[in-house]
Amino acid sequence: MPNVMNISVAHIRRTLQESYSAQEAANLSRIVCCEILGQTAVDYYLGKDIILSPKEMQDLDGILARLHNFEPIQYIQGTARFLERSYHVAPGVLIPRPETEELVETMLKEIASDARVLDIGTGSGCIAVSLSKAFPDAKVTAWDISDEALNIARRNNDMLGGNVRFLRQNVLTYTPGDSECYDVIVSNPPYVTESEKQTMERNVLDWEPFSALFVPDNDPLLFYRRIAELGKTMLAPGGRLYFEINRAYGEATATMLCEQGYTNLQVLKDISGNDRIVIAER
Ligand SMILES: C[S@@+](CC[C@H](N)C(=O)[O-])C[C@H]1O[C@@H](n2cnc3c(N)ncnc32)[C@H](O)[C@@H]1O
Repeated sequence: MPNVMNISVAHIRRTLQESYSAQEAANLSRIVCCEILGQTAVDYYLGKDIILSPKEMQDLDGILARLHNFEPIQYIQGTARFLERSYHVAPGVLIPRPETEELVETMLKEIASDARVLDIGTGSGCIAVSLSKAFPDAKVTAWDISDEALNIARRNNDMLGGNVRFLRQNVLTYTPGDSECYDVIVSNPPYVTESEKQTMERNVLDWEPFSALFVPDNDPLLFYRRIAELGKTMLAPGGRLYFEINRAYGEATATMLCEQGYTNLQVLKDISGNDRIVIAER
């Protein structure tokens, strides 16, 4: 074979260790070798060399340069896994997180299969599409303020065969119509406070959309309060709110919802033991 080059797994891992911890470099090199370059898992763990054409070598250099620039691997691959499905992602949209999978798993156990559901701040569409796929009789509507996110969410819905209606809406300024009624409103809105920026990794801060992440320090419950207000007219009696929250604000979110007249409050912890999900009934 003319002009082929041998590249070792150890070389890729060593290169990545210039920018990442040993553990992160190992994870990333496995993804690069197995998922991008097509090496089998057995060959990867045996440390076998990968044979690349000059073009493939050039592509690999490009990928490693992007990783050194802390671009998330999901943006490089163009996909992220969420509850066993692959979603298209790009820098205009938040990469779905495992905590959000826990939120959807909770909902899958609790909501009626023909529920009218509104997902506020749908991003990649991961929550809305998962619910629509699990419950074909549900009527799922999803809002986002970002056209870029909505385009990606629509593409995911089409690609995965969901049946979600997507609308561009700003939840902070939205005025509900008389006939609008949902059984469930779910939201994973922006909830990271500005002061938490200092604790965040570069792959999030430099790459993921600020409008998907941050709320002002002086109003961390901004989105939850607004959605709760809307819920008082848009939720059917007995209808439920499902929120993913900043772990620091479980009690504050529950108190705010109580003050707004919601009942049966639950604050659930995620797999790491942090307050992460709040559920309330109208
Ligand atoms: C934390 S992301 C969640 C994305 C997705 N639901 C998920 O769980 O991966 C928050 C989303 O809310 C959207 N958003 C921000 N401000 C909004 C607003 N005022 N009205 C509607 N959506 C908004 C962002 O564009 C972003 O897609």
